[in-house]
Amino acid sequence: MSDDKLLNARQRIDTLDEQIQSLISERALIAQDVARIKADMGDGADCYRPSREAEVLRRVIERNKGPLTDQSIVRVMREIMSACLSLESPLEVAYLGPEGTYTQAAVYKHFGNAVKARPLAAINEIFRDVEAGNADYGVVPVENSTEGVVNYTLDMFATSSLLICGEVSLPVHHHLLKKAGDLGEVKEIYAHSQSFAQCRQWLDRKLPKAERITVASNGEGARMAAESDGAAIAGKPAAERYGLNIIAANIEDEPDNTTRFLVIGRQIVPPSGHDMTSILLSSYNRPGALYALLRPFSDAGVNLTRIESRPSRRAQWDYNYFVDIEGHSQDPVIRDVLDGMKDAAVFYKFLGSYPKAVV
Ligand SMILES: C=C(O[C@@H]1C=C(C(=O)O)C=C[C@H]1O)C(=O)O
Repeated sequence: MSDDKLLNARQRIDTLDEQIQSLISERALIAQDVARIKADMGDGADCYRPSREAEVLRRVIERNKGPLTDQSIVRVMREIMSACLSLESPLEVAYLGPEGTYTQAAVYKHFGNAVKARPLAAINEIFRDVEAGNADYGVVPVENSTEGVVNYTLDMFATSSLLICGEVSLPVHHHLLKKAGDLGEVKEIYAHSQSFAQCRQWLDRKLPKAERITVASNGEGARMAAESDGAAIAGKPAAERYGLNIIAANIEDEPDNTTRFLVIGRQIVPPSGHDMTSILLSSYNRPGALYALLRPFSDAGVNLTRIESRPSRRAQWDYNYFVDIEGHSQDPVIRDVLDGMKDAAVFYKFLGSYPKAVV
C-alpha cells in the first residue's frame, strides 16, 4: 500500500519536472529573444541587467508561500537566470582569489554558477582588470559587520573610473580547517587579518598559544594548510577545494557575522525600485562644513545609511567621506540634492546607484 503511495507521489513529481523543464526551456528561448532585441537597439554590450534581475528576484520572494525558504527559492531562480544569460553572453567576473575565498562565494551568490569567475591576487588588480575590459564585472569586499570597513576597497574608488553596479550580502561562517588531527595539535594558523579579527575571542580562548600567521586571503591560507601541518580559518568551499577537514565549525565571535561585497563595472544601472547610491565627498576643514554639506539629505528626507572617512592623500588631515544613501540618483529629489552637493563640496565623485541586495 505504501509502495503504491510512493509510486504515485513519484509520478506526480515526474509530471511536474517535465512541466518545469519545458517552461525553463521556453524561458531561455525568450531570454535569447531579449538579447537579440537589445542587440538591435545597439545596446548589446549590456545583456546583463542588474535592476531587472533584482526586480525578478524580489517578485519571487513576494510570491513565495513556502515550504522553501526565500533564500532557497531565490537560489533556484538565480541559477535559471544565470543559465539563460550565459546562452548569449557568458559574463566574466574577476574576484579576490584564490579559489575558495568568501568573495568567490559572493560571485556565485550574485551571478549564479554559469558565470566565468576569474580569481585575481589583489583588490587593485580586480579594478584594473575591469577597467581594461578584460572582465565584465568585478566583486570586492567592502565591509564586515564585526570588523568594519575594508579600507583598501574604499581607497580604490577615489581614483577608479568604475561604478558600483550591485551589492552582495553574505553571511560569513569561519571554520578551522586542517589536513588531519585535532585542535590540540594546532601550532600555526593561517588566515586573512579580517578573519583573525572576526574570530579573536574564540582563538584567545581555545588556541592562545598557536601562532597566527597573516596571509593575503583565506583561500591562500587554506592552500598553505593543505601543504603543511598548520590550520587555516576559511569557509566550507575552501575546505572542499583544498581537501581539508573542518576541525572546529563556526568559530566567528558574532553569529550574525556578515560581509558586504560590491559589484564593480562600467554600466550605469537604472532604478529597480529599491536602490542605494554611493558618493565620495570632501568638505572644507572649518566648523560646520561637513554638517552643511550633508544637511540637504536630511532636509529632503533622504536616508543616509553610512558614512566612512578616509585620509584623502591630497593633504595631511584632509579626509574623503564615503556616503551611502537610500534611493537612486535618477530620482528627482536625490538628483537635486546631488547636483547641489557637486557645487558645495571641495571634491565630489558619484560612485553609482545600484539595487539593494535582494537576499
Ligand atoms: C532577459 C533579460 O536579460 C538578462 C536575463 C534576465 C533573466 O533571465 O531574467 C534578466 C536580466 C538580464 O540580466 C532581460 O533584460 O529581461
